[in-house]
Amino acid sequence: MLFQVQMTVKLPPDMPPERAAEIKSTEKAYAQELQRTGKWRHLWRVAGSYANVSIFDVKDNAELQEIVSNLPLFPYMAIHVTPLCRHPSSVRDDDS
Ligand SMILES: O=C(O)CC1=CCC(=O)O1
Repeated sequence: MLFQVQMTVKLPPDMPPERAAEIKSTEKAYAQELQRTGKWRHLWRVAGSYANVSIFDVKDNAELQEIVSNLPLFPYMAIHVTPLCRHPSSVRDDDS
């Protein structure tokens, strides 16, 4: 199942910079590992904001929930999930 997920990051202003750097580094490793497995298909920065738009390819809602809730930045993000399905006019073979 494909999902578009928009994540908007809002770190507390009083978070020590070293702690913020540590969380971001752990987040990066986790996100890159999931991209290598193919579960996190796309990761795009939303220009002009501390937010991303991502495409996940997972088994079901429960798997998406597990992945997203384990993101190190999860406590500091507003997350919006949109379920996707194949468009009948798409010419791509990998849109299912
Ligand atoms: O910077 C972000 O948009 C939050 C994030 C998600 C995966 C990652 O590496 O950073």
